[in-house]
Amino acid sequence: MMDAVRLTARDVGVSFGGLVALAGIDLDVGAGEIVGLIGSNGAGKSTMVNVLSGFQKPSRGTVFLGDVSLAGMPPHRISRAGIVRTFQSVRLFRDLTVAENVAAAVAVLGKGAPDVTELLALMGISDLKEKPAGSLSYAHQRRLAIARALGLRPRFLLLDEPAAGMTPGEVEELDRTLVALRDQTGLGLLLVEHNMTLVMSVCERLVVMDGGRVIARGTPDLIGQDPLVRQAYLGPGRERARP
Ligand SMILES: Nc1ncnc2c1ncn2[C@@H]1O[C@H](COP(=O)(O)OP(=O)(O)OP(=O)(O)O)[C@@H](O)[C@H]1O
Repeated sequence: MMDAVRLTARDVGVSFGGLVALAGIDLDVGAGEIVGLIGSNGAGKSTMVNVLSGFQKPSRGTVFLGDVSLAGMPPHRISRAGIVRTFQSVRLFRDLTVAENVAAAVAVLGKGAPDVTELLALMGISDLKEKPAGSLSYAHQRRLAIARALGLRPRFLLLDEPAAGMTPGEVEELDRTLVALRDQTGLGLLLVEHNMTLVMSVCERLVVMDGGRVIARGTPDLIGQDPLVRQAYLGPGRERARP
């Protein structure tokens, strides 16, 4: 079982020239928790994931793992510390097999690394292990990307739009997989996602961003009823689409 270290961001700000992408964000993810980070295009979600994973240096504020500040740490040190992310665009070795892709990720840790077979089983892609990664369906490639990330034995996994391009059936399967993953490993998940069906069903807590700020926080039920969120993000079209 994992210890109960939290991933915490305090007052994180990022500016690109004159554009304020993040205007002082506080964010918490606990061990074993699934938190959704949602918001309209350009809200700052990916920038926040980039800061949490060390790919973007904040202009102010700090990220902590437990009480250790991650300020100034490069991405590879942050991933060794236990914060691992996936990308919107899937990055795989397309000519290597599924198993080889995961083995390459596992090799980074060496001693104490997780077992490739177990990771494939966890992500439900065991029967694809001999297939070249480039031949997989988009949904399976996304699962493989998560298996690779798990190869680094994260305490916190940041998933940037894992359901993008998936069919409703594939999203439902991903939903079950993510919950099982959390239950079996105790890791904390931060999910950046536009698919509201997945977000509403899998997340225990949501953080809603708009224009580089947090405009709401709470359970999916509360957030779904928040007038500010409906106006800024869910919109009339999406409201109609909600069950
Ligand atoms: N490297 C960069 N240089 C300049 N501006 C950037 C850079 N990265 C992001 N931005 C800008 O920062 C703002 C936040 O972008 P970000 O990608 O974090 O939003 P997002 O919420 O992830 O959007 P999406 O849902 O479309 O992925 C946008 O206005 C974007 O154009």
